[in-house]
Amino acid sequence: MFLRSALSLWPLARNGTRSYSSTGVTKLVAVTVDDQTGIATVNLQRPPVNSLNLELLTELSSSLTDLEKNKSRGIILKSYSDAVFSAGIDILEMYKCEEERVTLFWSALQEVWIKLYGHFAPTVACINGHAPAGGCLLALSCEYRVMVKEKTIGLNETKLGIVAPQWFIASLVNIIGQRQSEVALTTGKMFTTEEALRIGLVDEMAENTEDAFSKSLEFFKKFKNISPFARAQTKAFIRESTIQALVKNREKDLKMFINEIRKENVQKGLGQYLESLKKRKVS
Ligand SMILES: CCCC/C=C/CC(=O)SCCNC(=O)CCNC(=O)[C@H](O)C(C)(C)COP(=O)(O)OP(=O)(O)OC[C@H]1O[C@@H](n2cnc3c(N)ncnc32)[C@H](O)[C@@H]1OP(=O)(O)O
Repeated sequence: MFLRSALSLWPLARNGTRSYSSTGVTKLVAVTVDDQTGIATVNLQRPPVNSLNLELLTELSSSLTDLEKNKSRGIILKSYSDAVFSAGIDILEMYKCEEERVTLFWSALQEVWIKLYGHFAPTVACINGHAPAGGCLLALSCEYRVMVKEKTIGLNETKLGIVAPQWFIASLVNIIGQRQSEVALTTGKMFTTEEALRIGLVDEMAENTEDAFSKSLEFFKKFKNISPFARAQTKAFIRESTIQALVKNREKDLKMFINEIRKENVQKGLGQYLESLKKRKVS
């Protein structure tokens, strides 16, 4: 009953689902909530590659707040595109950037991670495309990962000459362990879906987006006979120390990020990386 009345706050979209956008207009993040199950699909839709800029992160952050307020039964995070889940941070947010903007940008990324990593309801990343760096971070923040075959995922920061922050690292270590993380991070390894499945970086492999989505839905059935409160509180206890490590150090983390990206060699590297992306194509 409570869920029904909470969900009645969502504007009706089409039969059985409710659509929501924080601004009233569907933009970079589209949320639909299934009326029967209460499960929300959060679709990232910033063409061409869902790179994470300030605007996308701000929308995602406010969508997560709304889902928390509306007591969603669960979240499936996916991409509008079958090619790329998210290309990670938009390099243009780090390359030749203004201090004011970069401060807002990094704070928004911190906020999204804190909200998604700590979301009370079950969360699934339906990884229906490549997920490098910040894209991988979003997937790592969820509780369960279903990934379409023949895609790639990983924290490749060292390949760009940058150092992944502690909370990126902790998100990976908590899933694949210290040894595997050290090797992956120091080499900037991008795993194929098959490799990621083998080391537990993803939980299931899917044939295509539709298959990944239906496997994502299956995950929620695991909690059919579990008290939502007991589930949520257990998740909070398990994740608390990882979240608090950032919450208590947000300012310091922001300063470290700004110092890191301002370095001359980092700016040069980012410029070259942008150029190389323009020349290269991955299918
Ligand atoms: C203390 C510092 C910590 C900072 C932490 C940083 C974490 C990060 O997230 S850094 C970003 C790392 N991201 C990457 O390395 C991914 C780079 N992109 C790719 O590998 C590929 O684009 C892809 C595999 C995701 C998709 O390949 P596909 O062939 O489908 O598309 P492309 O032709 O490569 O790209 C289309 C278009 O988009 C531009 N682009 C791609 N990624 C980014 C990006 N991260 N930021 C900005 N722009 C990006 C690419 O240049 C193409 O642009 P044009 O169409 O203009 O050529």
